[in-house]
Amino acid sequence: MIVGVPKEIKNNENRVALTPAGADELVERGHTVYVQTGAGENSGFTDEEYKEVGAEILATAKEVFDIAEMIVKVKEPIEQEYDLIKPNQLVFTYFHFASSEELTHAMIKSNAVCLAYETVERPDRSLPLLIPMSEVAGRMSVQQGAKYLEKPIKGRGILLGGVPGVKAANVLILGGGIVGTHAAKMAAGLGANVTLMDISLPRLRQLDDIMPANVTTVMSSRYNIIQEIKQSDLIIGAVLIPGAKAPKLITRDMLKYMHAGTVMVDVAIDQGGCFETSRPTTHENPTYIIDDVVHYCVANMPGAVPYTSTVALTNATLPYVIQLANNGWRKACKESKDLLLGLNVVNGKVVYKGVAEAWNLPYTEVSEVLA
Ligand SMILES: NC(=O)C1=CN([C@@H]2O[C@H](COP(=O)(O)OP(=O)(O)OC[C@H]3O[C@@H](n4cnc5c(N)ncnc54)[C@H](O)[C@@H]3O)[C@@H](O)[C@H]2O)C=CC1
Ligand SMILES: CC(=O)C(=O)O
Ligand SMILES: [Mg+2]
Repeated sequence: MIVGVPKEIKNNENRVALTPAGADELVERGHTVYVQTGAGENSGFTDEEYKEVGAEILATAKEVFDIAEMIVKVKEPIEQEYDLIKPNQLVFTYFHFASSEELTHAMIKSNAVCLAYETVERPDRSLPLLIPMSEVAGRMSVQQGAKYLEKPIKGRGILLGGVPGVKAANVLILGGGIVGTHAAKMAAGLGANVTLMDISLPRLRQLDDIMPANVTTVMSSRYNIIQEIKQSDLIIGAVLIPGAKAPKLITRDMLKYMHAGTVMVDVAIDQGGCFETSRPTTHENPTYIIDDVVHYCVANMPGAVPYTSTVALTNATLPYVIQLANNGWRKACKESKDLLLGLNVVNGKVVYKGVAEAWNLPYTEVSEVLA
């Protein structure tokens, strides 16, 4: 198969979808790999390194999209890329359709095959292509939160761990999945008082077992959230209903309960955000303030630490990229239930229920497009 890797163009998106090691694995199996010049540069990979393993370098994104049967990307296509995508082309990347009606319609119109990293799912219901980036974003959310709590950038002016004789900060984490677990470990390690909320009691039991003593687990409910936010310094939004819009757990009217300078990091922003007042921001301009509460809502947090994120992401995606390249998407999806669940929009049809529901669009059973 002809595989194309364009350079990412989202704001401060420094990751690349395939490393030279990944290109090597594909070439070794007889596939042709085209990489846009400079695509790996910000992750530390030169054009020369791709060439050494037999990949070919192309000058522009258009050339890559024109020639490739499968495009492997990191972030969802953005407007300049919509028209580059061809009918029947397989596009394997994060899409997060439930957070963008415009993207959903653009991909329906493209007639391409959109296989979304974030909904590829293992039989145990884990999300293998989201996990590595959730690990990164979870850890980063505490770093970012700590930074924006500083007074000169409008935070409360509190150190997460306090110092001897002074209380540590209170950190509230909504959602005890991958992002939430990694955020809790980091915040606890810095010495903060951490409250971790989830709606799953089995999950809370498990977390209670593995977390250090300065992490308390609490059932997530509107009432409990209101009690907590009155004393929170940093709030991290980390909930997920796979493929669907995130539930709004903190509404606009709840901001009045918070201290001025509280920081809210909405990691779930890529699924629309779990705070009513969240709107996507960029690494260039990551925060804004509403009612004295600092909001950080960057939708591609891992893009800022590409040396870690590119390798973590491609470790997880490569086995699936190989299956798709070896077998084509239809056969690969028939043989792998994991990949089948990644199909979101195929040849103009929405085949993922959460996406159809998010935008009130007709839903087509995925079996219909596999035939
Ligand atoms: N902004 C960014 O750069 C990035 C964003 N993400 C996003 O972070 C979000 C979380 O991802 P993961 O941790 O991997 O998901 P996960 O599926 O591992 O965890 C989500 C957790 O939320 C819980 N939950 C659902 N509804 C809840 C509620 N009402 N209250 C409390 N908990 C609730 C679930 O029980 C589950 O434990 C996703 O939207 C993901 O796309 C992930 C990586 C990067
Ligand atoms: C998960 C995601 O949206 C990201 O890594 O950018
Ligand atoms: Mg207030």
